[in-house]
Amino acid sequence: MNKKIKNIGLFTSGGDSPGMNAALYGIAKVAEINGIKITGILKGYEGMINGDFSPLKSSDLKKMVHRGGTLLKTARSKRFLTIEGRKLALKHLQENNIDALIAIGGDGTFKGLLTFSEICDIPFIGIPGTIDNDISGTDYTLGFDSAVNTAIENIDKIKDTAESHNRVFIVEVMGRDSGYIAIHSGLTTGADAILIPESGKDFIYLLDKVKNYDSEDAFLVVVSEGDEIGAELVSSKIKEVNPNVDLRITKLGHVQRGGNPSALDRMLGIRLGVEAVKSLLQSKKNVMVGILNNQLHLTPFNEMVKQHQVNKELHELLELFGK
Ligand SMILES: Nc1ncnc2c1ncn2[C@@H]1O[C@H](COP(=O)(O)OP(=O)(O)O)[C@@H](O)[C@H]1O
Ligand SMILES: O=P(O)(O)OC[C@H]1O[C@](O)(COP(=O)(O)O)[C@@H](O)[C@@H]1O
Repeated sequence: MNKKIKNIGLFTSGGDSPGMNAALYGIAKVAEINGIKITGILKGYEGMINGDFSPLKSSDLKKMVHRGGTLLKTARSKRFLTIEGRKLALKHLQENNIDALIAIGGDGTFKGLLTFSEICDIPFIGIPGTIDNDISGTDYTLGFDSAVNTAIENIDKIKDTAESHNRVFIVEVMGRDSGYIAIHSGLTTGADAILIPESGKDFIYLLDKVKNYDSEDAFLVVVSEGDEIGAELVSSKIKEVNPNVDLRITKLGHVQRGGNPSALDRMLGIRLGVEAVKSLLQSKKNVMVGILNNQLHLTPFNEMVKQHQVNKELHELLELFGK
């Protein structure tokens, strides 16, 4: 075991996701047991650039394990995209004697670490935290399960009113370029159509179905947000083929990012957090800790990619239930 690590810097970056605090707790707990100091860096790369560092204790994080959001706050940082920003971040890491970094974020955050590794040679470990579930090297990202549960809870309520009025309802869920939330929440609420950014066929199925829709029942469409689809576009296409429909749109928006993490996300956070510290103690660097087939798994940052495809089985389900 490598005992040289004395002070791990921790930060959360990109969109927050339920389960981030549980991961921070897991990290702090196992670090303390191994006599390693933990330093929190506020607001992701922005805090690193601003020198916003403060010590963390597992006793503080224990109180946050059930809470959504992130105790460390998070941000997207334009300055970190510049070499000047990254040099400033490096200076502050050195001044604070940080000898390893654990980042919780999405693929953008890990790309940032990869770029940072050109000038900073301390070990980095990543934990996948995004509600979008669009990172390879892990079956689930932190926050996805909670976000889907929030979406389902709300869609169930929309169904009650949709069915009472025999209305067409379009519910837009998050995932700029990822359909995982839409597929999971759409299938499990019995949606009549599910539209995701990764597929083109689902539009054809929707229009085929809706052109014969006779307002004798509710018609539920779950669609991912995004430039190429989104609720407005779907609404105008439906009206083109069936102009008389009584249609309403609900955008679930940021409500999907908040709330207490599900049991699954809390456990995932703790497991990934503990494994991140263990990986550092085993001299691992520049890897993301994930879960594949319920086993902990490490993926090098340079092999980790944003997933632009949902897996084959989900695609088949989408086709089956889209018809
Ligand atoms: N190629 C890159 N080089 C340096 N920093 C990057 C790069 N890509 C992303 N980042 C940093 O990572 C931050 C988080 O990325 P973002 O895509 O917003 O969220 P996420 O990590 O959730 O995907 C960005 O705001 C930026 O500061
Ligand atoms: O909070 P913002 O900046 O409006 O971002 C919204 C986006 O963040 C997400 O919730 C999560 O994105 P990341 O976790 O990849 O940053 C997307 O689903 C959504 O499109």
